[in-house]
Amino acid sequence: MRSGFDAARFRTVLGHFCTGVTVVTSVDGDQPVGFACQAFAALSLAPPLVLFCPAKSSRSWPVIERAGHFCVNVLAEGQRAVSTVFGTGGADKFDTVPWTPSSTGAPVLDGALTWVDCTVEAVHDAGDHHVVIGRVVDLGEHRDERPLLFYRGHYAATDTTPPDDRGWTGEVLDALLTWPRQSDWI
Ligand SMILES: Cc1cc2nc3c(=O)[nH]c(=O)nc-3n(C[C@H](O)[C@H](O)[C@H](O)COP(=O)(O)OP(=O)(O)OC[C@H]3O[C@@H](n4cnc5c(N)ncnc54)[C@H](O)[C@@H]3O)c2cc1C
Ligand SMILES: NC(=O)c1ccc[n+]([C@@H]2O[C@H](COP(=O)([O-])OP(=O)(O)OC[C@H]3O[C@@H](n4cnc5c(N)ncnc54)[C@H](O)[C@@H]3O)[C@@H](O)[C@H]2O)c1
Repeated sequence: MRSGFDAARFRTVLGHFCTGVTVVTSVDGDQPVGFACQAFAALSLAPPLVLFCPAKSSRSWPVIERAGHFCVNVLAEGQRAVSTVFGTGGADKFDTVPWTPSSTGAPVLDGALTWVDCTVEAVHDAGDHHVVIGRVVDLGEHRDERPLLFYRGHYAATDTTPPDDRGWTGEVLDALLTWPRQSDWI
């Protein structure tokens, strides 16, 4: 069936789904690779699985596939420049940000909010992307900072208004954001 919309409309509509931004990294010998990736999600708790979707044009992906492992770096609000560099074809990405190796050897970027270290569990074909399932083998500590967000093709910030100044809508929002609690029965 032919679709009644073009790529621009697809991007406009899907751009309304606000996400965080990650940089998925790996290493092949001495050569680190990585790319900015919004298509990332938690998938399963038992066993612990995540997924990310690299475009088939990605030059990092074949390296990650060969290495068989990767690290998902969750970017902090102050890391727009990191996202831009890792989201740009041909950039000298690792010249701009210090990193240390994870337990699998994949780069953990300085300043990341947290990170998820994985082995490649499965790869599925999906249009002009792959869906890559990762088995989580190690998890980073987390920093008490705000996340970098991507919304309608631009970087966005979370609300910086202190909870006390938000009135009843703030209270309702806080209740929703802290639900469920351990005492909830679901
Ligand atoms: C916020 C954000 C979210 C994103 N989310 C995703 C996502 O979920 N999935 C995804 O696949 N991508 C995503 N991207 C895009 C992705 O980060 C970029 O395409 C990135 O450059 C891919 O890196 P790479 O290392 O895989 O490939 P690169 O080596 O950066 O190559 C990417 C493309 O550029 C071309 N290229 C490389 N070097 C040159 C050169 N010197 N001259 C000309 N062309 C060159 C390559 O042939 C290839 O087509 C996102 C980007 C941003 C900013
Ligand atoms: N999943 C992806 O591959 C993906 C996601 C976001 C951005 N990007 C790329 O990063 C660059 C910067 O993006 P922008 O500022 O122009 O934002 P944009 O306006 O192109 O992105 C808006 C939304 O469209 C979707 N999208 C964009 N490109 C896509 C792709 N190739 N495959 C699947 N979904 C896609 C995403 O949901 C994104 O949030 C562009 O080259 C874009 O293609 C790729």
